[in-house]
Amino acid sequence: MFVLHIALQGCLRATDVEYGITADTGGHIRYLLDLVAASGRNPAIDRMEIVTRAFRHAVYAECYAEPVETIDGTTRIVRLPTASDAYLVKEDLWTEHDSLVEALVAHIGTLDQAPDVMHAHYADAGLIAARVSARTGIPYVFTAHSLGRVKLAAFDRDCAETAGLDRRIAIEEEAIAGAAAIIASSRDEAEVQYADYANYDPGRIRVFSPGSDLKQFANCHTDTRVDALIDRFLDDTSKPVILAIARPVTKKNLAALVHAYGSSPALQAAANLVILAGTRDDSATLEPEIRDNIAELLQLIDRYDLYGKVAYPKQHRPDDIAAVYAYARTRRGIFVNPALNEPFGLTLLEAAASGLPVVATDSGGPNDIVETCGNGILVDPRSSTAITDAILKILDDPALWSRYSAAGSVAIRAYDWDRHVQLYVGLLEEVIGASAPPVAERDTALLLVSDIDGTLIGCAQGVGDFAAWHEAQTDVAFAIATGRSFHSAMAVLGQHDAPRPEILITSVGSEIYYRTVRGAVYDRDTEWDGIIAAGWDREAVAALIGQYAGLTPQSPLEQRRFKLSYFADGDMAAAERVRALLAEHGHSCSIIQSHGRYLDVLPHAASKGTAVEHVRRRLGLEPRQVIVAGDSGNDIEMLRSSSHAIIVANYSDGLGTRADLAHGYVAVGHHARGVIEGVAYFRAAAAHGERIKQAS
Ligand SMILES: O=c1ccn([C@@H]2O[C@H](COP(=O)(O)OP(=O)(O)O[C@H]3O[C@H](CO)[C@@H](O)[C@H](O)[C@H]3O)[C@@H](O)[C@H]2O)c(=O)[nH]1
Ligand SMILES: O=P(O)(O)OC[C@H]1O[C@](O)(CO)[C@@H](O)[C@@H]1O
Repeated sequence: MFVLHIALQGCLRATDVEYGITADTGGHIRYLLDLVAASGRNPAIDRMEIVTRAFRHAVYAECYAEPVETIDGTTRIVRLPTASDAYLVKEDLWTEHDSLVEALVAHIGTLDQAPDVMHAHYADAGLIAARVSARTGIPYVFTAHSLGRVKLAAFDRDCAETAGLDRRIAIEEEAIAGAAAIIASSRDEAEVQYADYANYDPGRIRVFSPGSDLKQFANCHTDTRVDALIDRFLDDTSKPVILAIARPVTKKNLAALVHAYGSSPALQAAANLVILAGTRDDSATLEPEIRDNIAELLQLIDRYDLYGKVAYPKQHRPDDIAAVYAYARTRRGIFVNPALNEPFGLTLLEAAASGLPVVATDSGGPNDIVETCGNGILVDPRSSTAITDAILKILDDPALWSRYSAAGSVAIRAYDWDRHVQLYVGLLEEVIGASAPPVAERDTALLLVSDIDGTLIGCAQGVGDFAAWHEAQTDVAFAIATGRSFHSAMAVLGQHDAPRPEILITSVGSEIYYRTVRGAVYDRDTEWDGIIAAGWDREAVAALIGQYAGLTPQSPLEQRRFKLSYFADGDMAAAERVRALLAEHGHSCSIIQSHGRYLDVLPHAASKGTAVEHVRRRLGLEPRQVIVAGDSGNDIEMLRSSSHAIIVANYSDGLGTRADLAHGYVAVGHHARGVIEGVAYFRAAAAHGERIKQAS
């Protein structure tokens, strides 16, 4: 497979990347070079090009004007000339769109073989890919790395950083609209960061977490030369270290960390502060945003008189970074990322693998990383007190430090480029290849709809049996009906090696997705959206519950367009109370309380059962051709409304003895094995012409 990557901003080269030398030379380059290296290890990808822009600049190296840089036998960087040959900040790249499209179409025309697929990195590359794809027919996938709408929300005011974001958001919309698939780094990105785009379509986004060269960080050692770069600033070099590594741009909010440190005598007594914020030679030649941020850091150090306590080396090489983490770890330090928003956060993976506890912004990807690794504390980046308290909490508690330090090793297993590339190759193959027709166009004998947690999943061996069984069922369409969101469902199915369903009914029946022709992504059932939207006034319902019901909302990830989710904390009267409250104000909603703890409020017409019925009609199936399987409270309504209902042996909430589920088949087998058994039961019953007990 020949993959052509497009990445236009920053100073991109194969080795010795000067991270932070410009505002745009950062994580997307790290990500791309690591992805390309891992792709080269996968036999499915035998050729890669990274297309970028050629430019000349008095201060930056001459290599950025070189038309071709060979990385190895598989991969090369191609720098295309465009209308201007100057270095351009990403905010000005739009001026080159037309010439870039022409240059790329011409370049592809000169190749002995057309790329099979393009992979665009960041907004402008996405737009170029969309336009080149329209001209050449080559499909593309898109990775945003960072989104304009999220940046706009993070600043929440008009300022230099938000100027031009409207244009960027329009560019992103074009990139999103044309992409065969979108690759996101975290669930937060897939479900929260993209959510406000007009072309947002969760089914077209796949979450593949990046890796990092984590082994390098896991085994990191101090280095006397790197130690010296830091030590020369400090009075007491033995103290713990509060470490931050980030491009010196306003969004990274490094000044907030200096403010927190400068205004806390306790922090100053406990630790030194070390800030790596790019490399610079003469500050006067820096880009304005970088120059202003460096100047602000220096002013704050001066204002709080932090001399001897803060180190801010002006130069470092890319391969010094691991030794910097080691410097902090050997002093039982902490890594801090106070960004206003961090779309993902590769530094947090690096810190985790290095054994450094983290204190990180609660906005963006760190949610996923800290939840996965359990290696630190999330804070509101606008709260100096929150930052200070979290750092002191870890510094003052050696047992907590050791627990967080050890937990970071989870990152090495959880964030792995080789595994990423396995999923990535699967996606690209689906994007470029033809595969089975979608379920709607097939001759389907049976639709099997299974709940996930406790039904399909619960026993590893059972899932393995189910996967093998599913493989042989060519006339069975496999669907999921779950309370989880689309991306949460996809993640858990992936983690348990469950087969990928052809249909997903998610968020308790309020969203429906069908796998597409090529199988890479899913199409949302917008007809269903229209049906359940009738009479649903999300804002009004949320306001009423917020004001009168005394319920705590679940995390933003659990809130969907057609689902509001709360904690009911064992308050078994909560559902009735909310129903009465909403009815009093003229809202008729579907209210589902599960495990006593969770309470979901949905449009009146939305539920797992009504969604299954909608899918059945859409596929043109008879009721007898549908089998549903579940285990607990939130499956009751789906099981009740289908005459072919499987209740797995490990059921809860009294499902096996309920009068309204007496028509169901209570399996002897647990979890997925119970599902296989139940399907066999209903098939045998049909073969013998037995009448299935009618659903009540
Ligand atoms: O002075 C510096 C500053 C950064 N780095 C390195 O540069 C990378 C920075 O990556 P990241 O922390 O992810 O931040 P960004 O540069 O902002 O990268 C963007 O792209 C990344 C990849 O998609 C996402 O993880 C980020 O959230 C997104 O903002 C890391 O490897 C750092 O170690 C240095 O080597 N020296
Ligand atoms: O903060 P912003 O404007 O969203 O940009 C994020 C920047 O991060 C990067 O990923 C750094 O490499 C660039 O793509 C981009 O310039």
